Amino acid sequence: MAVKAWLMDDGEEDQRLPHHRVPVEYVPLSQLAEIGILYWHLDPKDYENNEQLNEIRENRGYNYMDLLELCPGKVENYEEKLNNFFREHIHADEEIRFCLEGSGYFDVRGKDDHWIRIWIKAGDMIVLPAGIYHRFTLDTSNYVKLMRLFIGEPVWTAYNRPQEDHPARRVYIKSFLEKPRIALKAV
Ligand SMILES: CSCCC(=O)C(=O)O
Ligand SMILES: [Fe+2]
Repeated sequence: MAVKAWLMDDGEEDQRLPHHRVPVEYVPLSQLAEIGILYWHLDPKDYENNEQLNEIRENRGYNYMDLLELCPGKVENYEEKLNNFFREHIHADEEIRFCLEGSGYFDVRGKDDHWIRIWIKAGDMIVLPAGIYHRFTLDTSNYVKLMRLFIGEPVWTAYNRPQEDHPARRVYIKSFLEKPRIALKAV
C-alpha cells in the first residue's frame, strides 16, 4: 500500500481539508524520492518488536525515539503548537516520523516550489531530508500519534522560510534541486 500524495490547490479554506486540485493531480512515490523523501510502510502495532523498524533504525543510526500525540485537549499549548507546525520551515537534520495511529498531512515543496500534500496514516514512516521546506497539519480526524526518531540528541529547531543561506538549505538545493553539471572537456 503506497502513501497518497497530491499537488495542493491555492484555496484558503481550512488547512485540515485535503486541498486537491481539480482535477486531482496525484504525485507518485518516485517523485517524492526525487526530492529526497524516504518512505516505508510498516506494521504500526507492537513497534517495540518490529524487525523492519529496528533494521531501519540500526541502518540509519536512529537511536533516539519518543512519542507525540496530537489532538485537541490532550496537548499543552495545542493551538500554538499546531500553528508552529504549519509554518513553513526547514531543519538542520532529517525529520523522521512513524505514524502509529490517526493521520495527518505533511506538506513539502516540490521542484517547482509548489506544495505537495502527503497523507500519512498508521503504518506510514517518512523521512524528510534536512533543508526541505515543509509544514504539518492534522486532517479532519483531528488525531495523530507519531513516533519521532533522531540520530543522537534530538534538535527540533525550526527555521522559518526564507532560509536560502542556511547550510542545510544549500546542501539540499545542491543535492536535490540543481541539475547535475556535466564537465565538458575541450578537445
Ligand atoms: C507533528 S510532527 C511534524 C511537524 C514538524 O514539521 C516538526 O515537528 O518540525
Ligand atoms: Fe518540521
